[in-house]
Amino acid sequence: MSARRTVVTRYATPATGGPEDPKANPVTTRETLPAARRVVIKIGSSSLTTPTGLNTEAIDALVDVVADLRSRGTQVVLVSSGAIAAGFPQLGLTRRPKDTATQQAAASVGQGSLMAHYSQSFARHATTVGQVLLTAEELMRRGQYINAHRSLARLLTMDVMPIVNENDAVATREIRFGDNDRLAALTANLVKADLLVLLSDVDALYTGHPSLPDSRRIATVSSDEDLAGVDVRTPGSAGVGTGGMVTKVDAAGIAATTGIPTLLTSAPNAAAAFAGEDVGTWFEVAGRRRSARAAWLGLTAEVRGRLTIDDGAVAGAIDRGRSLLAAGITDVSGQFTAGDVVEIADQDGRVRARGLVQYSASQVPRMLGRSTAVLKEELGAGYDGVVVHADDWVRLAPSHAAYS
Ligand SMILES: Nc1ncnc2c1ncn2[C@@H]1O[C@H](COP(=O)(O)OP(=O)(O)O)[C@@H](O)[C@H]1O
Ligand SMILES: N[C@@H](CCC(=O)OP(=O)(O)O)C(=O)O
Repeated sequence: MSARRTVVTRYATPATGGPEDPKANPVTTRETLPAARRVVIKIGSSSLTTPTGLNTEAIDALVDVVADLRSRGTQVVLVSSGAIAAGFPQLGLTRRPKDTATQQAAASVGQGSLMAHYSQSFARHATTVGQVLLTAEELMRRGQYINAHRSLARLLTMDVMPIVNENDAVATREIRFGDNDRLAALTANLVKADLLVLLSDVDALYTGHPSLPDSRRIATVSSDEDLAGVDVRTPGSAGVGTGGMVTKVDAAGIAATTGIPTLLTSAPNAAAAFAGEDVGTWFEVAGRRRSARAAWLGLTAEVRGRLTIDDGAVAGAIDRGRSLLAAGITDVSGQFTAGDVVEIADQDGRVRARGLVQYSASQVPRMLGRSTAVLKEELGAGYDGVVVHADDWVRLAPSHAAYS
């Protein structure tokens, strides 16, 4: 496993939800976890497979826990890894192959076996399963994001059990999520879940690798300080998982910024976790629940360009939540059309916000530094609008160092 980390951006826009808000998340502590109305559960390859293929006993045990939750009225979306590892034995492989094409082949073989077993296992509970394979691209473009949302929402209203994975058979290195922990966090936001549960082969986050004698379980993570000095970089499960602990901590960070708490524990602990027992690691939310659109803009959207703004625009627009006018823009780069997402940077190059731009990359350069009145006079009525409307941008705070 590489020591790569996902950059987690925090953003600050008017949030929805709060203690007095009916849309507020009922899950605020480990004890309130049984109140979750909608949960995204992610399970890793190491918990679902053995060197000889699928671990059908483990899958059945997970399915029983999910079925129990569903029978109590909790909606569940399962994000299941395991396609690539499940394909190994059938292709004569013992470790995750390095090249993309062989991984794609393994996933193509393994995803079918995985779903076949889920289908059979959920049938014991008279439950129909639906497969949803996503690529990063799908969640980056607004239209496709809404499509994915619509599909999952429909499955849930039809009482089908959605099982999500990355579309590994076609995803290339450039357009991959790369790890299902992040996919699970983004899915939790996509379906507005109350809770994200990450099930791994380890029962909690530890202060160091769990095999080390002085490593201690971390019961709760309330802020970045709780992660200072925590070593998450030592690789995990022999060649099957991809993320390790780094991506789990990052995923919990993403969920936290969208107002969704995360519980990290092992698959055998799942039932105890859903009963609100003191197992695993509980990651508290970093703020109030955000609108899904704001979270999409801040975390998922594909950025097509950059607008650099002067200090007056930082103070007048970004700091005060106002629309961005051409007069405050000093530079523009990238290839974008009206409606694309651009980042908004200050004179020091710090990205301060992300928003939907109202003009294309060929139009904005002609507008730079000009007042609305001058734009209207020189370029015509179509050029007197705001460049990024106040409703269409989210503020970003500096990336947080979630771990050492
Ligand atoms: N600080 C830590 N606390 C717990 N586990 C850690 C830590 N650092 C590294 N790990 C490793 O991360 C592994 C979990 O990651 P991974 O094998 O990718 O799981 P999954 O397949 O569930 O995604 C653990 O089994 C453990 O070996
Ligand atoms: N999508 C891939 C799994 C990627 C992944 O993140 O694996 P893991 O670290 O085991 O959760 C698969 O199904 O094999």
